[in-house]
Amino acid sequence: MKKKIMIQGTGSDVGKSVLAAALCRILKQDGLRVAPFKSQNMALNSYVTPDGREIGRAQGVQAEACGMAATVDMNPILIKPTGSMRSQIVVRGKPHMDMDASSYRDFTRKVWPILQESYHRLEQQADVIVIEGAGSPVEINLKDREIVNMRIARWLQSPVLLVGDIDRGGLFAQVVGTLELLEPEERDLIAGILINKFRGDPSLLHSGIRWLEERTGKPVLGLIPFLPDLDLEAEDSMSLDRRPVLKKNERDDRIEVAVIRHPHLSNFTDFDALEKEEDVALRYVGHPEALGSPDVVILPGSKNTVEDWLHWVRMGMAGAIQDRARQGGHIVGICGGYQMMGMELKDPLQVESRHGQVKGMELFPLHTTFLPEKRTVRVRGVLTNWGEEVWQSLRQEKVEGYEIHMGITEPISGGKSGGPLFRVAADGENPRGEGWISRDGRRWGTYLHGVFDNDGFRRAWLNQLRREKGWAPLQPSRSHAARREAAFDRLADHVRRHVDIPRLYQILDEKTSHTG
Ligand SMILES: NC(=O)CC[C@H](N)C(=O)O
Repeated sequence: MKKKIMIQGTGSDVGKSVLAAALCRILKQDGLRVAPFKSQNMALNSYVTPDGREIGRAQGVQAEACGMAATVDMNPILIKPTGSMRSQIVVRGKPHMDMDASSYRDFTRKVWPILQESYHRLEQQADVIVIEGAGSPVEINLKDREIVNMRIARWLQSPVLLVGDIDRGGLFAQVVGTLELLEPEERDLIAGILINKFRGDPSLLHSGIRWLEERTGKPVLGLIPFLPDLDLEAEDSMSLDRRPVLKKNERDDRIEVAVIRHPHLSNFTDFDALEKEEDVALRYVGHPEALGSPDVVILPGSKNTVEDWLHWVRMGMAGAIQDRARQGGHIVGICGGYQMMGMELKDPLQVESRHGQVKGMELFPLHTTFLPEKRTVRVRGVLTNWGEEVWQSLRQEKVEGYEIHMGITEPISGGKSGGPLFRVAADGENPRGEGWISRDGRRWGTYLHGVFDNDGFRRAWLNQLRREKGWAPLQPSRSHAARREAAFDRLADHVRRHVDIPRLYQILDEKTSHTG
């Protein structure tokens, strides 16, 4: 058996994914081949692997930390909540079926061999596997059907690091309570405790740490200070709430961007690169009163386009955005948001919602039909001739992105005003028109997630907005990819400074030799 270490938490959002990414990068820096694994992820932020499979965003990011191409084995089961207690279950990167929570219980029995197979395949490619758990391992009511925490640790006899979040308070109770509720064999697998997101003076915590070690018999292997401004996406939308609203060193010439916060918002990581630009002031907006008069309104992706759109119609947000469009504001739609911008949303088979047909925002002469087949693919492309005509200064810009959707968007026959924005293709496909752009270039939409991660495209588009406002263009900032690499290294340095890494290596060695 290969070496492995598992990270479990006392609850959600204690920092498991980020710490797993940190360990991935540390082990890679030390010359090991590392791979991440999380048997089951529940998230609406997903990632498309180079071979066109959908996995949780966090494992995609961890694979990057490992310097490895992401594969579906890193996260074989992905649960995407679609609303009203139902979820789309993605198995090995493709949608398997929609399910409610009670049928999922039986399903977990069936998928166990799939998880095992994926893990074994990963082992062939790596020296160490960094495994992540989910939520808390002691949700007593769910324990008999869980397949992501102690069930995995027991199967692999993997050492586990238990992470607690001291920032929200109650750390001692979280850790002691979690250990208390574990079965003795499970407790034996806990090799140490990590205290995460610490913001205070460490000297004040010494007595607490000693107490915790005595009380639990487990070593505290790290007290990790809160790391501000980490340029890496966390896993779930909970962390959107904690985003800092203002940037340091604010400039006056900033383009105001409002991202509409759909109830089923998916892939909000699409806007990270944009948010980091020094001339962008980006905020997430959940109420029409908070919309204001931004330069750009972005409608992001949604797991449930129709329900989210109807929500905005009811709330008055749809009208507020249409007003912005009439006043000449820029309106941009990504994936589900792009679908909303068309004339109609049709769901004859009720793939996403109970509504057969709904009117859209009517900004584009397009209609979208939701079909059972999901497209998950990475594509590359350029602007169409029409796109270049509208956006002359973006000529020759190349774009790359990934598509994750069930909907198919087509022009309405006889419709005019605007035309396809990009010509894209996946490997081995013929290029096709994709997305839409209006004649004045102020309204555009695309299926491409990650479109703003394209450094040249992002800067050229922003510069065009700057020109409109009479501001001088800016030079491209550091590339998104370089920024991410630097962020992984910064994270790894931080964790090395505050976690007993030599002890961690001992744990990896001991536990491996014991279990053979
Ligand atoms: N990623 C998305 O925004 C998906 C949009 C829509 N729910 C679809 O599947 O077509």
